[in-house]
Amino acid sequence: MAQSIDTLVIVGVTGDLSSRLLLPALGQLLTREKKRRLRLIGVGAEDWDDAKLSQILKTSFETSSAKGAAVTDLVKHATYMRADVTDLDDVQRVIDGITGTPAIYFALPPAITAACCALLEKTGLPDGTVLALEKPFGTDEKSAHALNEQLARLVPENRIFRVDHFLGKSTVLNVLGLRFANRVFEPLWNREHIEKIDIVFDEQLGLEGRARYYDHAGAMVDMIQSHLLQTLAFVTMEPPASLDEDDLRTAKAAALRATRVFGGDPAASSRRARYTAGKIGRRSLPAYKDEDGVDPSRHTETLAELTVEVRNWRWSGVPMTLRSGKALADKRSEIVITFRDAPEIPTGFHGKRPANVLRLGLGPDRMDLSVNVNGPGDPLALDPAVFTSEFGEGQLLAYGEVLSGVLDADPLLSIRGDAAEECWRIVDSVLKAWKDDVVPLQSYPAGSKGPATWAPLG
Ligand SMILES: NC(=O)C1=CN([C@@H]2O[C@H](COP(=O)(O)OP(=O)(O)OC[C@H]3O[C@@H](n4cnc5c(N)ncnc54)[C@H](OP(=O)(O)O)[C@@H]3O)[C@@H](O)[C@H]2O)C=CC1
Ligand SMILES: O=C1O[C@H](COP(=O)(O)O)[C@@H](O)[C@H](O)[C@H]1O
Repeated sequence: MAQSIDTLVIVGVTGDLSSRLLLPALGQLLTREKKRRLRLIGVGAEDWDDAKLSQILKTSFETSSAKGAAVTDLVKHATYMRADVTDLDDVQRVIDGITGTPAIYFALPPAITAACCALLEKTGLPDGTVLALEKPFGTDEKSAHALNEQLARLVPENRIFRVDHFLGKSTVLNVLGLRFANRVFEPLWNREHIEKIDIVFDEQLGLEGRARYYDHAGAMVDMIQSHLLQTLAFVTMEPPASLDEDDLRTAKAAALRATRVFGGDPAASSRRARYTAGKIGRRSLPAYKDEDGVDPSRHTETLAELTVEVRNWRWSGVPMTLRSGKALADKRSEIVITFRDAPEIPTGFHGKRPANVLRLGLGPDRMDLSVNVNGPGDPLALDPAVFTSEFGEGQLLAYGEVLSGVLDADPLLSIRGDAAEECWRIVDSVLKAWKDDVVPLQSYPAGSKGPATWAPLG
C-alpha cells in the first residue's frame, strides 16, 4: 500500500494511552511492515528529552516484542518536544518542527484536544495532514457538532480520524464477516427471530490511576457512548454493498440514526452504580470515591447499563442492552444474541430447551452457538449443545489496526463526524436524567457481579 504519511506526531506521548496501548501497537505494526519509514515526534507537557523518549519507546516496544529495521529507524530518529498545547506559541513551535506529511495523533484529554485544535486554525497545518482524535469526541451532541465544524475548517473529513479502537478488534470486525458472508445468520437477523441483544464489557480493572480523565467521563461516556454503540452499529446495520469506507460508514451511521433509548424513557432504560471497597481475587481495592484524584461529589458511575432500540422495520421493539463496568468479579466481554423460541415443537419431544444463543466473545475471540438437539440415550429427549469456534487473535492489536488506517490515510475504521454526533444524541438524555438524579446511583462492592438487584445479562 502506498505510504502517504511519513511523520507521526503523538501529542500526549507522556500519557497512559500512549505508553500502554499506542506505542506497543506502533511497534507491532512496524515489525510487520519493515519497509515503512516513519519519523516520530513525541509532544508532551513533561520535562522529557529525546533520550527519555527513546527509553520509553524501547520499554513500550518490548511489550509487543517489536523489532526490525523499521523499529530501529524510528527509535533512532524520534524526537521529543516539550509543549503546552493550549499555548499558541508552543503549538506554532510544534507545527514548525514538522517535516513531511504528518498524522497528528491527539492522545490527550478531550478538552485539551479541542483547545489545541482551535489554535491550529491560527497556525495552519502542513499539506496533507491527517488528524487523529481519541474518544470521547466532545462532551455532548452540541460540543461534538462544534468540534466537527472546527475540524472541517482544518482538514477534509476523510483526513479526520475519530478513533475507536473497538472497531480495530478482530471479533468486532468478524461481526461483518459472520453476518454478510454467510447464508445462515442474516435471514434470521431481525425482530422476527431475535428476542434481544446484549453487549457486555465487564472489567476487573479499577480506576488504575486515571481519575484525571475517568472521573469526568464515567462508564457511560468512557465505554457505552463510544465503543459499545459503535459495536452495536455493526450488529444492527443493513448490509453495505462493499467494505469501502463510504458504504460501510454510511450503513453504520444509518443504524445509529435509528437508535433511541428504549421506549423513549431515559430513566427507565438506564442504571448506574459505583464500586465500594472490596477484593478482586487477592487484590484489595479502595472505594472508588476514595481513589486518588476522585471528587466524590461528582457521583461518577463505574458501572452503567443502557437499553436502546433501533427504530426501523428490521429491529423495532427488540431490546438491546449495553453494559460496562469496572472492578467487577469477572472479566466478560461479549455480544450475546438471544433468538426467539421455536414457533412449535412436535409433540413427543421432551427435556431441556433453552433459547438459541449466539455469543461472540471480544477477548478471548470466540463464537459459541447453542442449539437444542436430540440428546444421547433417549432419542426424543432434547439436550442443548454448543458449537464453539476459537477465532484466534487478529494479526494486529486493535490499536495497530487503528494506526494502520491513520498512517495509510484510510478512514474505514474511523468514526465519521455524523456518527460521532449520533452517539451523543443517543445518550444525552440519559446523562441529563442522571445529572438530575432521576436515576439513583447504586453501589456494589469491588469484586462483586454488580448491585445484587441487577438481573444478569445474556
Ligand atoms: N488510557 C487508556 O486506556 C485509554 C485512553 N483513551 C483516551 O486517550 C486520551 C488520553 O487518555 P490517557 O492517556 O489515559 O490520559 P493521561 O492523563 O494519562 O494522558 C494525557 C496526556 O496529555 C498530556 N497533556 C495534558 N494537558 C496537556 C497540555 N496542555 N499540553 C500538552 N500535553 C498535555 C499529559 O501530559 P502531563 O502528564 O504532563 O500533564 C499526558 O501526557 C483520552 O481521551 C482517553 O479517553 C482511549 C482509550 C484507552
Ligand atoms: O477505551 C477504553 O477501553 C478500555 C478497554 O479496552 P481494552 O481494549 O483495553 O480491553 C477501558 O479499560 C478504558 O477504560 C477505556 O477508556
